Amino acid sequence: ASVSDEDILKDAETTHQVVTNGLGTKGQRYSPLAKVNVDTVKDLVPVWAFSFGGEKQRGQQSQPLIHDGKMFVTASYSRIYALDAKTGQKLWKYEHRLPEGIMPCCDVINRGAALYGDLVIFGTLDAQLVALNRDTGKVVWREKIDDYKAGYSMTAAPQIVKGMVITGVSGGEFGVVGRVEARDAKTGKKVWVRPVVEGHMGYKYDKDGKEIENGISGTTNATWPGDLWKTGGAATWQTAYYDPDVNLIFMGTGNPAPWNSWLRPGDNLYSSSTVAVDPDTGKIVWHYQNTPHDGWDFDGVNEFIAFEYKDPKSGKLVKAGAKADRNGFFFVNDRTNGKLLAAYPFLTRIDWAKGYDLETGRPITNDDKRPPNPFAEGAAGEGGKGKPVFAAPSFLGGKNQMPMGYSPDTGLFYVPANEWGMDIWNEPVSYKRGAAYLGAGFTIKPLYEDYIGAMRAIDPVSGKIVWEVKNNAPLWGGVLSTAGNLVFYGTPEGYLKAVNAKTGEEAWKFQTGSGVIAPPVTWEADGEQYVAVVSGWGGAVPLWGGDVAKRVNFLEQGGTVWVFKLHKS
Ligand SMILES: O=C(O)c1cc(C(=O)O)c2c(n1)C(=O)C(=O)c1cc(C(=O)O)[nH]c1-2
Ligand SMILES: [Ca+2]
Repeated sequence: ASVSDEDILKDAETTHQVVTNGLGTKGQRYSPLAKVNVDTVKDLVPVWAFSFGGEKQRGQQSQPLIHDGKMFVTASYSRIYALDAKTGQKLWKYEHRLPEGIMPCCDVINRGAALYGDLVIFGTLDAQLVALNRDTGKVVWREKIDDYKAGYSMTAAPQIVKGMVITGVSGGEFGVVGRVEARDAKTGKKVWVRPVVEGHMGYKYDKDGKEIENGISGTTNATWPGDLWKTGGAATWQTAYYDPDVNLIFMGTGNPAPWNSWLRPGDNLYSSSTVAVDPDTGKIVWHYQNTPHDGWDFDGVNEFIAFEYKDPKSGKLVKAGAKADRNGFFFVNDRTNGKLLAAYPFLTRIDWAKGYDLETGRPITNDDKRPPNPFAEGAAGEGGKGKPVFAAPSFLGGKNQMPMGYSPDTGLFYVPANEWGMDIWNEPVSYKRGAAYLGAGFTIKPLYEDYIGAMRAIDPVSGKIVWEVKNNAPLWGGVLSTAGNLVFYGTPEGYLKAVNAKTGEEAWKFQTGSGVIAPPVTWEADGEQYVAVVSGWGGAVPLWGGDVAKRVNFLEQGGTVWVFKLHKS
């Protein structure tokens, strides 16, 4: 059994397998399955559970893939397992040998694999891409993406587009240079590389991996002062999504480096942006910068998800895309050209900007909420430290790595949001290879007593929040929506929940034994619908959450795949 281009392009409609990250390359995370629905979900019970074992129980963010009776699921510390999807029996595992000096910023996580032909492909924390035989788990090819000693790592799931494996890199907190990279999925050889920091040239490669043309424009480095573009960040640390209709790859780009924005006056393109890349050439067709001159680590890597809606005024169908940005705004762009159509707040409090000017596409900023300039006369305290400012959302964002879901039935997006703020200040920093490159300090603070997380259903046409379900701890897991009028999502408190997609009313929940910070999936086998999610608390919150981390320090670590189906009575 082998995964074809057709399998990948049809993944959103196909119910017997899940062969892409996002349940379809557009990443809507919607399944047409409806056997498990608002009425039957009360009978959903566990079928099997599988422990990743060992002492390596850290944050588990993997989206499982299902193909030909097998589940492929990655785990913390760059591990991957093949399991029998019916019974949970282990078929093989691959543990990548990691060197001592890896530098992931935010826990030793991995968000999943890609399938192509008879290969299972995933990225590792030492910035390699590994392709294994799906039946044996043996390495077929392995490519170094970049140097882990310079701060490069990989946490995202790759996406397959036109026979190429599309990846990015992590390392924005170390001054790496973000890029979108396309490799021949069968061989691992480079096809093209498109850096996403202005000034860097892109390259194409011939069949032997030789650079044949450097015509993928570097543009200028006009939006960066001096040499800062050389270590400009904009890490592409999340999965790319692909819409065959417009033939574009959508990739989010992370924070500009360093965090201290006073060192880099200018927009700092293409950081904290969505870039739309032509898969055939590697060229950036359009870009939209969600946070120009980001000074809060707003890291616009959040997924840009294609969808259609009828324009209420003209009645015309709009080819749009939506992104719930870490900066607190829910963006709707024309996905053919990037034009900003709307930017709605999805949080109760956003300090850094009042909103967006739809004419220019730019934010209307509150400049007193940018961490004050430590280099201004008399501004700096001890060690050159600037004055702190309180700003919401916190740098961990209105939404972080956890992917939202969309339902074409309800026309709503389901966004795992978080409400919190931070004290943030700037200080001097200079680039040192392989060292943290922030020039900022911070303490995250809760805003409300009773909740940080809130699952919010957002109407992308009106911007209205149709319903919400508050959650005490910050939500950190992705979403699955189904034709059964259900939205599934996990909580750090350990629950996998199913709520009514129209109302948010709770329909079912199950305690998995550790925090859920991964997205669920569903598929069908022998006429029965299965639901799976990985459980295992970790990620950035316990590491960087400040007062919030203290609030949730009762949560236990873990590492288990849970699989459910309806109990037959
Ligand atoms: O700039 C980057 O390269 C980068 C990478 C990652 C990552 O690879 O997980 C995170 C972040 N930034 C980041 O800012 C962040 O808040 C974050 C949270 C998480 C997580 O898995 O919980 N990863 C990352
Ligand atoms: Ca970052």
